[in-house]
Amino acid sequence: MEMVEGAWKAVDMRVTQLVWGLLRNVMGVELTGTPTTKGLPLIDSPTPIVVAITIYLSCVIGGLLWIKASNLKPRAQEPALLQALVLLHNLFCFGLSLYMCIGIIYQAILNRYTLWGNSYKLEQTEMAILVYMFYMSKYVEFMDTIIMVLKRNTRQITFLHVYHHSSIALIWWIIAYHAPGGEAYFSAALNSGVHVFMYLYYFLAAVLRGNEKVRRKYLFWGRYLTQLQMFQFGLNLLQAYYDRKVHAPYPPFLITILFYYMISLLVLFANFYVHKYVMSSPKGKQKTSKAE
Ligand SMILES: CC(C)(COP(=O)(O)OP(=O)(O)OC[C@H]1O[C@@H](n2cnc3c(N)ncnc32)[C@H](O)[C@@H]1OP(=O)(O)O)[C@@H](O)C(=O)NCCC(=O)NCCSC(=O)CC(=O)O
Repeated sequence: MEMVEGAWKAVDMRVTQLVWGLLRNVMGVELTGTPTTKGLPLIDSPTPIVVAITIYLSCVIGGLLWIKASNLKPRAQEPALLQALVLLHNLFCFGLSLYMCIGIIYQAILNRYTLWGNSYKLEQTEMAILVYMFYMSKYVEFMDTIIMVLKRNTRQITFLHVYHHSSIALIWWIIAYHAPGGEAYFSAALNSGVHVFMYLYYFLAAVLRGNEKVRRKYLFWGRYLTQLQMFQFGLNLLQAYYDRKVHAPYPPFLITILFYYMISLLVLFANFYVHKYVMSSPKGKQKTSKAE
């Protein structure tokens, strides 16, 4: 036990030095932490989230290698345990997202937030706890990719997906550690709202698996969901632009991260949208074959 504790302390020191150094040299910032979330599980140092992301990436790479080496294909009939896991995970994420979305909007109203340009205040403890909860939900969302691996759905394990899941977790640790409130409320509420629909979509996709005709009939709105996600990134980008222009009272480096991160997601999602809905549509396929 002492050995494990000693090893953890050594890793913690190294990782903290690395993250602190990166933030100082790349962004010119010193993270101070805030008493509101101090002492809560997995928040006081960057090590837990960095270790979690490392384990996550190892599982994804290991999973992909295993699928490729064993030449595994998605199964027509999946094991009952996997089906149950997928349904439970989506139901849980659906409920949690709904709770966080409503909770954050309620706290924003109580604290008289405006749409954009809000500062983080120490006394807004309930808002901070909800933002912390949003950060914790990123650990749960790693399960999305584990589900893709277990389902052998390599088509879903894209750069977009893995980049999103690993980077967003680190970003929300920084926010929950440094400024869990103010302008962060907007992304957290909006993204939780979008995730209510996303996890409902994934839940229905899992329930209706095996009957493609029915599934297509009830999941026709997948395309609109992707549009909603892109609209969300567009709104966040506008928010970052606005906050930079008016010098909003929120840590400027977090606004800069938001700005560039949203551009990257918009580009990746636009590429996903074109491939999934435009190029694979009958018209899109015709166009591509004519061009060939
Ligand atoms: C419609 C989308 C929500 C999802 O697009 P997909 O191409 O993944 O959709 P799909 O129709 O193939 O999904 C159906 C398959 O997903 C399986 N499935 C069920 N639950 C799942 C879960 N929790 N995570 C991953 N896959 C899951 C179903 O069983 C089914 O598998 P089978 O076919 O075998 O039966 C899209 O808009 C999107 O987000 N695409 C980007 C890809 C992505 O990774 N998105 C999520 C993270 S990004 C994100 O979250 C952005 C944000 O914050 O808004």
